[in-house]
Amino acid sequence: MFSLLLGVVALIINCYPIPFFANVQFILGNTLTVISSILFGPWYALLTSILASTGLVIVWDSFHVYIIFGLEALFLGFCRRRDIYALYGSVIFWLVFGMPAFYLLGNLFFDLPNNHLPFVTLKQAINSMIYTSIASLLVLSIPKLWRFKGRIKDKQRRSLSKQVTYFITLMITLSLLLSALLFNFYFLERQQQLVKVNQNETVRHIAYAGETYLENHIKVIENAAYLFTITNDSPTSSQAFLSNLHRNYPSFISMLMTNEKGNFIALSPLSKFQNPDEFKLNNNVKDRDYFIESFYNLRVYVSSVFVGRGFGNDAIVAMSAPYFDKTDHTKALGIIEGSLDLNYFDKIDYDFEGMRNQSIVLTDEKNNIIYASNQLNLKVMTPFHYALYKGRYQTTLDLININNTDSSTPEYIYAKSELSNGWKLYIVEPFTPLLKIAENQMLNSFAMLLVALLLTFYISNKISQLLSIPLEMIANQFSQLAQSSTKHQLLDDNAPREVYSLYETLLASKQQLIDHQLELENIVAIRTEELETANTKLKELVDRDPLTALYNRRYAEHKFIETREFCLRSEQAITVAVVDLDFFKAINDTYGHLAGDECLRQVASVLKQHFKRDIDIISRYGGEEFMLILPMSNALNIEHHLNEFRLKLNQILISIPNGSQQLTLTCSIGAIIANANYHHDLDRWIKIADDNLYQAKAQGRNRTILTIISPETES
Ligand SMILES: Nc1nc2c(ncn2[C@@H]2O[C@H](COP(=O)(O)OP(=O)(O)OP(=O)(O)O)[C@@H](O)[C@H]2O)c(=O)[nH]1
Repeated sequence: MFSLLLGVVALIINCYPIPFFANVQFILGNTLTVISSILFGPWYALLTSILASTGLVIVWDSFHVYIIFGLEALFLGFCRRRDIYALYGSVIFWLVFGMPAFYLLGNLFFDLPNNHLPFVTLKQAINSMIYTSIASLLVLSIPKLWRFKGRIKDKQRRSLSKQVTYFITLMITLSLLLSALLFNFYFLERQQQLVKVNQNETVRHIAYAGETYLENHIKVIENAAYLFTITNDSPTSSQAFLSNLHRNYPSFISMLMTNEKGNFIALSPLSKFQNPDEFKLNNNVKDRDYFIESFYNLRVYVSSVFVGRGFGNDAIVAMSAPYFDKTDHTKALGIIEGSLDLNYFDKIDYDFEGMRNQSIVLTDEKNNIIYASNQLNLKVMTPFHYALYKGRYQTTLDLININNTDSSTPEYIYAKSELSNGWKLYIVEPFTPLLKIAENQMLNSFAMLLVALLLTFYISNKISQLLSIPLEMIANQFSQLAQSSTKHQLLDDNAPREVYSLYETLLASKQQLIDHQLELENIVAIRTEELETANTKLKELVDRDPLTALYNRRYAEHKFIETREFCLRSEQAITVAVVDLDFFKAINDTYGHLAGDECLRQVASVLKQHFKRDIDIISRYGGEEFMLILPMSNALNIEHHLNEFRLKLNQILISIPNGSQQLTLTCSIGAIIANANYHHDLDRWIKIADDNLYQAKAQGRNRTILTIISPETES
């Protein structure tokens, strides 16, 4: 939808191309086609381009624009999809496809001189650079455009270096192109002004020279008639007078004098006549305009231009004046006539023709050509046909076509002046050389521009690297959090101050970060250690009985599995014994619970002293009951060992807390010794030990009853 809108605006803009010089125009509507290709890719760009080209078709009336600009839009759109910047895409397009295609189409369809076509083609490429640069700059500088919904996203994030290079290249391209165009425009304006001034001066000078030439010669005839009037002695002196006069004024092709009847009395040059006397007798001019006008109307007469008879095919004018009786200046006696050679203009023409490439056309009051420079190939005394040029070429000069009045290409620049006698003088010079100057001028400046652009690209790339390389190095270095090596090796002196200060700041932050990290690691290590200690303590607390600090029943049961596994491997025997204090209730009742507790602690202490192997598991089984798990026991002496404990306990005197009495304790022990493979379930072992304990109690207490389970018994 947006590309459609862009297309409509482009159509309107393209209806008004910017005139530059001659048939060179610049179009800006295609800027929107490029924007469409950058934002939405090839197909939308094609849509915009079709609309934009329609604007051009309206103005230029040539349908080829659909092909050229359509292809351009597609190409730029596909470049966009491959992350190629529009300006680079445009340069590639015009070099590879655009210019050859434009030239080909131009050759086939354009109404242009062939030698002008390369220039128009190049102009089109330059035009494209301009609108592509404008479009790219617009997209870059109007955030609303590059945030446009649905626009094509870059496939890869572009590097800073590429972005900066492109931005600078764009700006320089645009400013160079515009300044080159402006420079050329003003240069051409000046050039046209010079041509105009020069032509106007020339036409004025030649018109003045022509008028003077005519007036001088009229004066010559007038003066000669007067002189002859006052000096006329005899009819025979007239020939000498005329020959003398003609010698002094050779611009007259021929001169003659007549009497009152129109008969010749003198002729010049006599060399032209084989028999002058006979000619004089046989010829008469009384019917000629110049005789009638001068003799009868008594005035100086200048004829229209005509081609002289008998004196070649040159255009001439006849100038005549009457001469009078010496004593009566109202009585005409005859006329003096001179036929003025108009080839005089040829001499003037010759003087400046080589220098200025200018030609002259002189017409009489009836628009017949009196004189035309040779290179124009125009016939003297034929009507001067020409058409004022009203075609499309943009120029401040006045243009005419002489050879092909219907051509859309102008032929000549001209200036015109009218002489006082109604003659018209035209100065014409071909238009093509001026066009050539314009072309050369533009070609030269664009060649320079191309060099400047390449340099710009190179320099902007270097400039952007000045920023991007150190930044990239910094990024690389800081990507690893390890302690940095030496900062001075990383950035050289060319790195910009801002980047260097950023680097130093980052370096300081990184150091702080590392210090902080070390500090944290230390704290964590300490905390972990404390936690581990606390954990161990907690575990101890969980596994132990708080009163006696012996293992508790849960721990003993759990440890039994592990112990049994171990003994299984070496086929060792395990003793499980339950130790129960005798008449403990009575102690509690008699001496109090604190005394009972003290007794329990003392029992635990004796147990630990007596069963002192690391592998022995001594636990408080409940109340005043203790359970012993004694791995790797020997069936031969375990009963003795248990009894030893029983006797040792009995020998201990336990002091009552806060009391002066001391008491002794006895205990009963029920036990079982069996090979580890006897049973995996501890309860089975305890059951037998408990049964034995029960019997020991029943048999009077303070004794040990042991069951030895041998492999035979088991089976
Ligand atoms: N002070 C103290 N007494 C306890 C503790 N645990 C259990 N007892 C007491 O131990 C006594 C055990 O009594 P009985 O089971 O009757 O056994 P006995 O009095 O020792 O008699 P026999 O075992 O038959 O010799 C009970 O009165 C319990 O209250 C303890 O942690 N501290």
